[in-house]
Amino acid sequence: MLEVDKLRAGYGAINILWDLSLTIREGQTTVIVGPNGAGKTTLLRAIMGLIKASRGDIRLNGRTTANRATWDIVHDGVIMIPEGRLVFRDMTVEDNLMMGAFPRHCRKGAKQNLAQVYDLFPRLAERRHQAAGSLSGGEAQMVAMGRGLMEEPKVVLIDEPSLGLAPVVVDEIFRIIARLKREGRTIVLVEQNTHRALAVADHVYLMRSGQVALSEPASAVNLDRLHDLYFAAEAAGA
Ligand SMILES: Nc1ncnc2c1ncn2[C@@H]1O[C@H](COP(=O)(O)OP(=O)(O)OP(=O)(O)O)[C@@H](O)[C@H]1O
Repeated sequence: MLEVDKLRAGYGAINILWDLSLTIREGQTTVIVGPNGAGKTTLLRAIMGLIKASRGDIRLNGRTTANRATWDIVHDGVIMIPEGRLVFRDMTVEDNLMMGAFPRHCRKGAKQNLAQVYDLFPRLAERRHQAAGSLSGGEAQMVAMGRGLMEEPKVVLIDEPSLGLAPVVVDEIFRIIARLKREGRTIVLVEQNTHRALAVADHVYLMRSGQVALSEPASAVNLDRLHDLYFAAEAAGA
C-alpha cells in the first residue's frame, strides 16, 4: 500500500535517512522501533510530505507522493498522530476533534465520526467542553488520536503514543490501537515500548542511523535479539 524506496531525506544540509526502503502492507500493523535519533519521526514526516526526499521515492498505492502537498496526502487517506500530542490547548476537546474534520472530504461525515470517536474514547465525551490544555497526558493523547480518526484515514501513522504515560493509560492506548487493527486499518506505529508494540505488530522494522537494521515478520522476532540490536544501535549513537 505504501512503499518507501531508497529514500534519502533530512533537514536542509543535514541528511537523516540514508537510502531507506520499507513496505507497509494494507491492513497490517507495521511497528518501527529504534533508538533516539534513528530517524523514525523524520521518516513519518517524509511520508506525510512535510519534508521532501532528496533521492528515492515514496509511493502510495503505486503512485509517487513526491511533489504532492501534505493536504493531498491526507486526502488520499494517510494521517499522522504526532509525538507529544500537539493539541490546540486553548480550544475545547470537541473543537480539537472537529479540526480533524477540516479537510473538505471529511466534513460530510463529521457528526457520525465524532460519535464514533466518543464511542472509542468515552472519557473525551465526558470532557468535550473542557479546554484541551487542561487535560492529562493520556487524555491529550486520546484527543490527538481522535482528531486523526476524524480524518477518515486508511493509513494511520502513530508516533510514540505511550511516551511519558502511566502504564494504566498505556494499556488504554494500546487497547484502542488493537481495536483499530481489528477494524482493518493500516497502521504504522513508532514505539519505544517493544513489548507492547510487538503484541499488536504484524511486521517489525528496527531503524539505526537512518537505515533499516532489521526487517522481520512479528511472528519471527526474537525479543532478546531485537533488544541486543537496539542497544547496539543506541551505543553506536543511534
Ligand atoms: N527540524 C529539524 N532540524 C534539524 N535536525 C532535526 C530536526 N528534527 C530532527 N532533527 C534531527 O534528526 C535526527 C533524527 O530525529 P528523529 O526525531 O527523526 O529521530 P527519532 O528516531 O524519531 O528519535 P526519538 O525516538 O528521539 O523521537 C536527530 O539527530 C534530530 O536531532
